Amino acid sequence: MSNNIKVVCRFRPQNALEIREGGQPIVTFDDNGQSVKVESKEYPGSFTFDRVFPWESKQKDVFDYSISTIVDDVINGYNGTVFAYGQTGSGKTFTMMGPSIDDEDTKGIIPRIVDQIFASILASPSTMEYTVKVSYMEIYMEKIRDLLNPVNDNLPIHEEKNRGVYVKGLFEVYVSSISEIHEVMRRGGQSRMVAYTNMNAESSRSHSIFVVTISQKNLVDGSVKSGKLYLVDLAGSEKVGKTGASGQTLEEAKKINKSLSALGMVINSLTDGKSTHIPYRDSKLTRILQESLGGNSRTTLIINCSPSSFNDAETIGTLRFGTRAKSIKNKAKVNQELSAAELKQLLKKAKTEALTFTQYIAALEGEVFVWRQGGTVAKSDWASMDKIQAGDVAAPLSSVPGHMTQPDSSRPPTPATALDLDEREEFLKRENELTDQIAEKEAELLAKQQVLESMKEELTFLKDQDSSSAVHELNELKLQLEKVSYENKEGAITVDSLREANQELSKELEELKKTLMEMRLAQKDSSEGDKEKKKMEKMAQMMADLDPSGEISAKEAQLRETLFKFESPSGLNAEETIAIRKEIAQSRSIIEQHEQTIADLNNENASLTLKRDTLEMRLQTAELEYEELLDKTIADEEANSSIDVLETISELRNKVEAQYAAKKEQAQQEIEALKQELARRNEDIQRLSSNVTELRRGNEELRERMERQSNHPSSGLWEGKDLTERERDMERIRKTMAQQLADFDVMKKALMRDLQNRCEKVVELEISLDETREQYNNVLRNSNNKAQQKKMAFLERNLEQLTHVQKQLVEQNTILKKEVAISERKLLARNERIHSLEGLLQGAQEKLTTQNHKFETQLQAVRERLEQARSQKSAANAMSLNFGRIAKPLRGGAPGAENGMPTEENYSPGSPKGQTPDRRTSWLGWRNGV
Ligand SMILES: Nc1ncnc2c1ncn2[C@@H]1O[C@H](COP(=O)(O)OP(=O)(O)OP(=O)(O)O)[C@@H](O)[C@H]1O
Repeated sequence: MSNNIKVVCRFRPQNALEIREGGQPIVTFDDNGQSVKVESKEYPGSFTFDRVFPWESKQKDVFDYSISTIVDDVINGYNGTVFAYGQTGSGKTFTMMGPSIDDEDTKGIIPRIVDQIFASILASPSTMEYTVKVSYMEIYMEKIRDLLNPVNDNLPIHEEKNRGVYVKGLFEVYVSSISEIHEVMRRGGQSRMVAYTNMNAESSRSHSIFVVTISQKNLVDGSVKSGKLYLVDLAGSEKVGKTGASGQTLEEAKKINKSLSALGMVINSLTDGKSTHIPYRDSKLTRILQESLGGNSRTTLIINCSPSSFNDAETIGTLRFGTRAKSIKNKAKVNQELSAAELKQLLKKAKTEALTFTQYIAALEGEVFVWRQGGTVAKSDWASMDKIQAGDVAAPLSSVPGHMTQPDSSRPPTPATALDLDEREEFLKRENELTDQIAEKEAELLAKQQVLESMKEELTFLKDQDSSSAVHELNELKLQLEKVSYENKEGAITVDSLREANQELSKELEELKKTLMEMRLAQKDSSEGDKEKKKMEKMAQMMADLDPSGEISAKEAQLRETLFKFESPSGLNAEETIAIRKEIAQSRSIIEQHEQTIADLNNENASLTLKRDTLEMRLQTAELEYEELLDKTIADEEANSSIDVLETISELRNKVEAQYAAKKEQAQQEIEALKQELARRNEDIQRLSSNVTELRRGNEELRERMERQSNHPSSGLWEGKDLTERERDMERIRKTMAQQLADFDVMKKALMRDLQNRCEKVVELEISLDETREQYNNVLRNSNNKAQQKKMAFLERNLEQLTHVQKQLVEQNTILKKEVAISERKLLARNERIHSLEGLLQGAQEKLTTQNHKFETQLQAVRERLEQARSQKSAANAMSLNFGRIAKPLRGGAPGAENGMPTEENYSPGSPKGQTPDRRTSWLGWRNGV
């Protein structure tokens, strides 16, 4: 039984954009609830649908009128489709899903359908067993993406005789409650592709299809029915320009519009009354909705419109689309598998029919035979189906003479129209199936060819690139090598010129040395006099330092005076003489002390002399070293090239400077030590002087006493002695004292000499140091001779530049060598890659050939089978085997495991694999599995 598609129209209120843009509502509704008038200047018109819902309509109203009957149909084994069409933002998603699937007032059609399905299942008798499974997909950019398993984003469409059109590999989830189905909807909704356009910030650029399959089994008679419900939310139908889409969104829009225009074409072909071909295959959308449009489905189309003048063109377009779709006729039938009893019944009926037909044929043949023989048959005896059905069978043919049992070709046609239709349908389906397979194979082949092409291209490119880049690289390397060798030559020339300059420089240095030597000699001579003068001055200075107040000299004079006085004695008494003796003894002890001090001083002097000797030796060694170093420098200067000369000179300078500094420091330290020593000596001498002062005072007193005694000659030292004896004693004392003084004098002189010597040495040392300094400065001055300096600087610069250039060249050489090695390695690697690619290509070609071969064989087999079927059909026609055939209904349920049959993932642990789960299974198991 055919039925038209139900088309309902729903308007939404004006949205903020439309109001902002100054849009006005331009639609008015008829009271009958079926018509709408659009009062647009450009697009005026009235449209009538099964129902028109103004913007204030409730979700429940839309559902109750348009959808609830479809749910009953699906539960009764029909296929059903509800799809929403309209421009972006017109309210398609609002209508299908609603703003919230849990809100009683605002939830859309799909949640209400779910509610009703479960309510109906619960209300049905307990002898009925149901399974509900859902799948959710979207078509985006002409690719089918599984919203419940989004990794599958390009699923193929298949068609099988027993299953009809289906998406291969689409995940199907068994659900047993409303909450489970809601969970699936939420998950799928999250995966939906949403892209921004300025029409609607959350505009969906894809077509979404939610599929609910309900299978039911009558546990009493074993009959099975299944219904499939497609709930489709189409992408916006507006023109690309209006959405402001560009770039990738433009591509999207084109593909989305391709699907929608294919939908329009399908609707046109179905409704124009003359098209023989319906272009379902032009898009994925129309292919999936093949059964919904002009096929086995109860279909409702909801067209969603804006009431605003801002969108009048789109609204008119939508309304026209709805009007066209209204006249599509579907042939919905129950998808049922008959039980054994029902099948037996049908068989029995078919057999009876077959018998009736056989009898009718026989009757007709008998009649024809009579007519052919020229006889006549009374009208009342003419064969008719009614008579045969009534059991009033005409005379058997055997009673007719000359009866031929073979059917005559001229007999009237048998009523085989119904069977032909069935067969046609079957063959069409088979053809579709095969076409699908061919398309799939072709797609595979195309993909492989593309891979092959790309590999070939890559290979060619790599070959070209390799060869061209290798040649290029080699050329570059050659150029660089040439450049390097040229630069090397240049460098060699420069080095030669540098060597020449160096030789010149060496000569000049030689001359300079000579001049230096001469200057030194001259300086030595001229400085001899100065030196003596300096020496004397220094000596004087040092002596002045040693006896700053001239005290020692004064003391000496006094002592001498006393001695003189002592040497010419007057008459002394015995006491005085004893006292004098005592004094003399004291003086002796003092002199002994002084002697000791002098001995100490001598010791110190000896150690100082030792030190001085060491110092002198070191000075000599340093001088020798300096000489050697100078000789060596000269020799090196002569021997070495310019680079070495400069380096050696600078090194030499550094060395000489360092040595000079070290020597100077050492000498200064020693001078310092000597000065300290001298200071100590000074202290000692002062101590000595004070002793001498005391001695003088003692002598003074002694003299006074002696003077007193000379006034009183009876008393004194010489009392009781004769004059000769006294004189002898005096003489002895005088001699002893004179001797002591002479000793002291000698000692003092020796000490002074020693000191003088030391001072001289120190002075010499200082002078030698000054000389060394001067010599060094001379060397420096000479080497810093202006012209020389200039030349040296120039040469140094040259040398520096050359060294730099040489360094660069060496570096470049190294880099080039490295690059050459890398290039070689790259070349080798590329060659290997080319070889492997060639191998791969060959492998791929071989595989492709094998696959092509296989495919050809399969195609051949299919063709043969088709041919066989056709020939069987024609044979059957020829043999006029007119037995009744039963058209097999499409089974909605029990798909293969790979097509959504329960798998380990979508089964609960208790449910055996391969069996249909009961109502309590699956979503939780699937959820856990996923
Ligand atoms: N009948 C209605 N009553 C109130 N608001 C509505 C109605 N229809 C749609 N809307 C509001 O209009 C806006 C756009 O609606 P919706 O998203 O359903 O449009 P759409 O046609 O699905 O757009 P798209 O093609 O981009 O998916 C939403 O904010 C929605 O709430």
